[in-house]
Amino acid sequence: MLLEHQSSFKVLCSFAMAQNAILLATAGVLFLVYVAGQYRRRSKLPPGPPGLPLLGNLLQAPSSSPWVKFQEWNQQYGPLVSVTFGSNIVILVGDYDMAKDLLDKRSATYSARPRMVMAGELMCKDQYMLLRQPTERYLLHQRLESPVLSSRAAPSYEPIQDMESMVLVHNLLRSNNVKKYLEIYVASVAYILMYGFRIITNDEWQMHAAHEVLQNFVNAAQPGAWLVDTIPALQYLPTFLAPFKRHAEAHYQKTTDLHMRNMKQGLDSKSWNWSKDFCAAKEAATMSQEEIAWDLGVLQDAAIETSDVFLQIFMFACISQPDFMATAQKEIDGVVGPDGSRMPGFADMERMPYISAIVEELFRWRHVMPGGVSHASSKDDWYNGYLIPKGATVIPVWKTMREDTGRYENPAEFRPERWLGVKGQPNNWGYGRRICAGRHIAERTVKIAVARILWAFHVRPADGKKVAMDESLFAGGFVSNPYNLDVVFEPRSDTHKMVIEENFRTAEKDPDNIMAGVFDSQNKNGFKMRST
Ligand code: HEM
Repeated sequence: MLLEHQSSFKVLCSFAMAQNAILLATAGVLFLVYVAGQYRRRSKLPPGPPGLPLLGNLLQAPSSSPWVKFQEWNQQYGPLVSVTFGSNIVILVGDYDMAKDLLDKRSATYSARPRMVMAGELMCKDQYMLLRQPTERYLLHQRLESPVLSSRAAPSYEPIQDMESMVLVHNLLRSNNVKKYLEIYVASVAYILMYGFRIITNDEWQMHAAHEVLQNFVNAAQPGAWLVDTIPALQYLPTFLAPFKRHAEAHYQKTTDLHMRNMKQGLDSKSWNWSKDFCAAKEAATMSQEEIAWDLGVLQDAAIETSDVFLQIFMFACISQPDFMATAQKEIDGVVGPDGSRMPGFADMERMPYISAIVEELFRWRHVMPGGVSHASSKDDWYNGYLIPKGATVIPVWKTMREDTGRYENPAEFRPERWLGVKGQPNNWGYGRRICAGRHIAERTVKIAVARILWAFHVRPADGKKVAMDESLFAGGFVSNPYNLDVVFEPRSDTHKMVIEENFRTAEKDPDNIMAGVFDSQNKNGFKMRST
């Protein structure tokens, strides 16, 4: 009996073992098929540097100024390069036409953004427009924002940029603290539009709070800053095991508080502004107040940081390769008169092609985001025989494109003449459905400031020595500004000085009155606003 049991037990065991062996063998075969499949897919990717197992090229790309390495890879492997960072496949596009083919012409495939679990999903609860995935909700927010950002609306805001750029040159007459006054300039334009009030000292509580939350956000967005970006499932741990969730929540609350208080001030102000317009829009009907406030707050971030850095780069060009300034001043004097008795304004812009060429060359010489802005593919795609897999991050490497010696003679030289009578670059503002929503406004903000600074001053390096362009002088983050700007502003004549003082004294600086004028001009031009 015992023997009988033992033998049937043995049969059962050997049956179970055989079953396990079959299961194991099947799993092994499936794994091999998977690995082979992955290998075959990988072999169809664009070329790129060899990497380590599992880590890929992670250890080869620095998190600071990664565009330097990206450019090296483009130069070594060609305009289309693939690298892997952990499990993430990244395609580096270093050619204008290829970037246009993919990100503009196939925009439907490349409008997604790479996932940012900590910065985008947890800290901003998916409300950061730049990071939103292209869902119906994203399109609704785009429809909410686009009327006030459109090419039709942008000219109506010129009185704000006119007043604030005049205040900027007045400030620079008194102080060489150019970083402070550029920030005040661009911030004030944005705050008037969105909330109806000015930024005057940079010591306003809103500016302090905005700096704090932006810094926190930027830190979190650094690759590798938080483990949850590599292992998204960690977000489902209870908070006591995942303290990063507390940090994320605190950021969200602080940012929401700032945006809500700003929006309230906008709603309470006398004249029309974007807070009022957004809240009255039909698109806002299904949105919470917080959601609308976040849209405004993100627009304000997007507007200030970028335009500020753009103008800082302009200042850097002035002290690095100053020869262009004389040509610009000759053009300006030819339009407004050589005696300095009139400041250039928006009405003069069409007759100042060299000023436009300076703006274009700034975008080429040193883009605000030299490493480009990442898109992501939402399905497998084929381009020039290469596979760009679903979920890959696609980065237009602007540094590579803009320093292409096949296209630009001496790309290191700041030479606005390149753009006289020539069509500008195709992608200063990004691509396809994700193109910069504020470009019509931003272009005016930077152009009038460039024209007026050059009309008003000889801009010189403080120690009299030209500063050579060098990567180490620029910040290595997403938006890359020069660290130091030791600049001296020397008025071009006593008349220039007097005109700046006089314009400052007599200018209308009350934001309510200026916005009432904006409202009237929009009405006159048949532009339908959504609130009064
Ligand atoms: C010189 C100043 C500026 C520069 C260089 C700039 C550049 C850019 C770039 C390169 C992008 C990404 C495009 C892409 O992903 O392909 C972008 C996105 C964006 N910009 Fe700007 N920008 C500037 C000013 C502004 C201003 C003034 C506003 C608003 C008033 C604004 C609002 C936005 C928004 C909302 C997005 C996100 C679009 C989306 O993902 O759907 N920007 N900008």
